[in-house]
Amino acid sequence: MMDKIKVSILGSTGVVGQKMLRILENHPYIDVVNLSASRSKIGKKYSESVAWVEPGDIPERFRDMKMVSTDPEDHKNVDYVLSALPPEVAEDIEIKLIKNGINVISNASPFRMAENIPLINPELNYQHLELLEKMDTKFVKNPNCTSTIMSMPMVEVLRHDYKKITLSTLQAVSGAGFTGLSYMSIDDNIIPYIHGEEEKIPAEISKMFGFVSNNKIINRELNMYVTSVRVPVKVGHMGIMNIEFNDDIDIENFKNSLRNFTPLKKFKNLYTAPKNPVIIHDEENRPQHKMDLSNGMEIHVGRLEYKNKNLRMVILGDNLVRGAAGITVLTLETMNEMGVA
Ligand SMILES: N[C@@H](CC=O)C(=O)O
Repeated sequence: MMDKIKVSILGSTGVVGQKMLRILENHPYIDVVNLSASRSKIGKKYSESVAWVEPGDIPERFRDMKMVSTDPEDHKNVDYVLSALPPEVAEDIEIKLIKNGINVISNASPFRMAENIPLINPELNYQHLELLEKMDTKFVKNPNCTSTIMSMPMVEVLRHDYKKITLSTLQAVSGAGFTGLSYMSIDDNIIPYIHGEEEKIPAEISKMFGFVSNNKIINRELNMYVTSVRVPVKVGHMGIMNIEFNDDIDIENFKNSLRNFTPLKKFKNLYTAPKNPVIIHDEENRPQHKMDLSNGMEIHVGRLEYKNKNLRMVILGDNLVRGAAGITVLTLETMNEMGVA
């Protein structure tokens, strides 16, 4: 039996932190040994520190765990820190951990675009994890939730010669975090702007589809334009993507390639990897939040329509699971399988 990978969860009381605990509750080889959040919670039991919003009860084994600080001394006993910290505090805390030799996989935005730090959506670019072989202390980033979800079907788009990609995203309230948006501002309303999102999405996707050269990632140039709005659903980011191709494509081949896209199949112990990361729907009323988010790691794609070298598709994914907590865990599992953890 292999030794378990010991982890700390930073930001464990937020929506993403709670989701990580749900995913790791019965994980066969990742063991959560420390929980931390803001200073005011140090020494308290987890159950007294959290405003629990995740469906179901707080997992029994975490209820009485005593909260620790984010300081490196409190994380010397783990193999990895998984960070679900808010961006305002993540930068300083994560750098301090790295400087003290503590490996970090982080969901927070600072350093996502650094050329020597892998930005991983495992099915798309697990190969970038080779950069870790040269790092004494490992530092890995997850993309923003929307970049993670929308990039998945782009794997097939980018195999063709295209002129322009236009994406409109309809993003759930949970993407703004537990205290991000008041009920009064989003109830019966759509907010036509999400700060920073429209720049982040194409930039991060261009990094994910980049290549490694001389220990850094060279981004792939993209001609992509994004509009992002906040809509009143709790979970699930939807995107409407239009692609103008230079040459004709075969739409049935396009769909089949996505259906058969299973690049992680060769790794046997990926507990959180879905069998098929992209699910293609032919029904005109799919994908839908109410029908398609039960396995949070899959990306659902429907309404594919191809005419005159133009393709339209509607994309849906769970922003908290695939977009944040689940991708962090899948990245660690993949690193472990590749022998770079
Ligand atoms: N920036 C996203 C959250 C995902 O990382 C959002 O605001 O929905």
